[in-house]
Amino acid sequence: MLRYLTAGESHGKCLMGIIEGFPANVPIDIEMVNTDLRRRQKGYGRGGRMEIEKDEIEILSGVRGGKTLGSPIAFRIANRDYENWERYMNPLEVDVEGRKVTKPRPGHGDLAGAIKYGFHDIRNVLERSSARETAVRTAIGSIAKQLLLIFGIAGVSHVTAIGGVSLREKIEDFERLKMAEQSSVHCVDPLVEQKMIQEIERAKSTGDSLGGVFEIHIKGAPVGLGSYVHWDRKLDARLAQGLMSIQGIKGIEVGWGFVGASLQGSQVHDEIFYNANTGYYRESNRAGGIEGGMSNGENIVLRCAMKPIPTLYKPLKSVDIETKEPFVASVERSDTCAVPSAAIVGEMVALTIIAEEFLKKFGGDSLEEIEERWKNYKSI
Ligand SMILES: Cc1cc2nc3c(=O)[nH]c(=O)nc-3n(C[C@H](O)[C@H](O)[C@H](O)COP(=O)(O)O)c2cc1C
Ligand SMILES: C=C(O[C@@H]1CC(C(=O)O)=C[C@@H](OP(=O)(O)O)[C@H]1O)C(=O)O
Repeated sequence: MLRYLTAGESHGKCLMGIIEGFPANVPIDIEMVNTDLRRRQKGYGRGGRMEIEKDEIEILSGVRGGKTLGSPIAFRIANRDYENWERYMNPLEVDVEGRKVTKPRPGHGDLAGAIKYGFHDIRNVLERSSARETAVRTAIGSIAKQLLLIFGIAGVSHVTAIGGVSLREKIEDFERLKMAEQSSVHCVDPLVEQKMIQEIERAKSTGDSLGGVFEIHIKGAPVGLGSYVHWDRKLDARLAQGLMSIQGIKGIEVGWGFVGASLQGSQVHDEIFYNANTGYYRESNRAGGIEGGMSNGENIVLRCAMKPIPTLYKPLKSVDIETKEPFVASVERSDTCAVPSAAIVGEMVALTIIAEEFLKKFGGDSLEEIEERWKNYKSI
């Protein structure tokens, strides 16, 4: 079973990850991981922090000579900003009054987190509730992706809406979706991209923030990842949990999820056909590649809605937790819009879950064992 843990505070020394259950003999390309880390950092609408950080993975265990050993893969990603924060973030001794936060930001975990853990300094909450943690999940997804690519399973993401600007066209073509990589907002259409940039600029100039929508497409997943036999093994449920756990994500849709709800069955379900050479196939993919909690062999299509960033330069009303007096919320340095970055995180989180399910179905101790089981998997 593939599992992982992440650790690290946003302005602490570093972020860390441990992946356990990853098979042996899988070649790992560190440059590919660093490329995915850079993809996550980019995106129009990010704030000053991304100018400081240059995320790179340092593998500490579980990989030897470029191949996995089957032992836990431990790694770290340094926080360059730590040198500016050591005084406030040192694990042993800190300036407790400096950088203290007492005015919770509506929309962030500040108030609920402080009450839950009994903190009088919200910094103790925000350091870990911050989406800085998504750098680790991106690195884990990038390692998982390298296993999946060996079997022809690949993912892509693109942004379909930022604030009120959205891409009207539904794009299924995987190669075309990859064009999003060229865009500063991770959107395939250059005209929509321009409008999205203007929308971000407008929000920024008024001290406001924006959310949006992104899509993830995964091709090459075999029939039968996940299972219908138990609720916590359903692939759509597992993907929804993983994606919903990304900071700021508030809605998940599989295939035509919300659109389908207002249509009739005959307009939604994908008819089944058979070809003697290639087997079963569909002429449509409104199910988004998942039926009955299992992949059905079509592309997996997921859509995520991200709420606007909570930290506002034009802050909302809040209450000081020390004095209980009304105040406006604290202003931390912040992104205006992080939907393009969240799309990369979503892609990586989804690939991690696909890899977990792939290993449940085809897993073995080594790549060779998996290849054997993969080769022997037959359709009825
Ligand atoms: C890549 C990324 C960057 C983010 N950047 C910021 C930010 O700069 N400021 C902020 O207040 N929230 C930011 N967020 C969103 C918050 O982390 C998130 O809204 C918060 O943790 C509350 O969690 P929830 O929205 O899931 O309830 C970011 C989210 C992501 C995925
Ligand atoms: C550090 C990252 O994102 C951060 C996520 C975040 C938040 O509140 O979630 C707040 C900001 O942190 P800071 O106040 O240090 O600028 C973002 O920059 C990152 O994505 O690597």
